[in-house]
Amino acid sequence: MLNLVLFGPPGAGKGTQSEKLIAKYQLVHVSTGDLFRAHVKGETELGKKVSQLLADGELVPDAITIAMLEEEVDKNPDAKGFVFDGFPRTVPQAIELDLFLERKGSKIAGVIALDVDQDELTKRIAERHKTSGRPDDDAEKLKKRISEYFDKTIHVLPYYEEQGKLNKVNGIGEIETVYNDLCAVIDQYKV
Ligand SMILES: Nc1ncnc2c1ncn2[C@@H]1O[C@H](COP(=O)(O)OP(=O)(O)O)[C@@H](O)[C@H]1O
Repeated sequence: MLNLVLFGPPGAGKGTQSEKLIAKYQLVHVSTGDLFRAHVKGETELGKKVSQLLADGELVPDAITIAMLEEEVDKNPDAKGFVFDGFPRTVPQAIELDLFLERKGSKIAGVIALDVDQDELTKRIAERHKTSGRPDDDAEKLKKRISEYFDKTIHVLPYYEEQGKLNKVNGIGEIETVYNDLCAVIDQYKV
């Protein structure tokens, strides 16, 4: 299995690049943000629990997020691998993901961090807000999401760096250029 983590702050382009990568490598895209939004839209029990947290730009508790992620992976027993997008966002999530994959005789092949500076992120999300319909894309909620990223999520990087699994790719530039850079890194995982 080829399991990848696409890592980066809000607005880094994880969703866009994940879609392209799953097509090329025939992987399954698991975006915890998309899954939570689908639960909110479908008004499921889980959706009701998390809708306020999402709207406020706060992280959902680890136990809930991990359970949902594992369920999604288990729904795809024939997958050639997964692109994890927006997960793990905390060190406990990263540890649980390793243990979960280990139980399946699998592992993370590599983690690619999309590098995008703060000014560019703010610009991109302001642009996206015009069409996304996402309540967490406005200026105040965005601030909260960025602070969650720097408080909690950034610590996931050294976790993977210690395992020798971390790669960085410049996330600024044409979508195709970023994509080609990602593919170059992923092709190294395959050999
Ligand atoms: N791994 C996670 N742990 C906790 N909360 C999460 C996780 N993934 C998504 N969420 C929730 O969903 C929201 C949107 O996530 P996502 O679509 O990945 O955001 P972005 O577009 O900012 O990368 C987050 O602000 C958070 O409330």
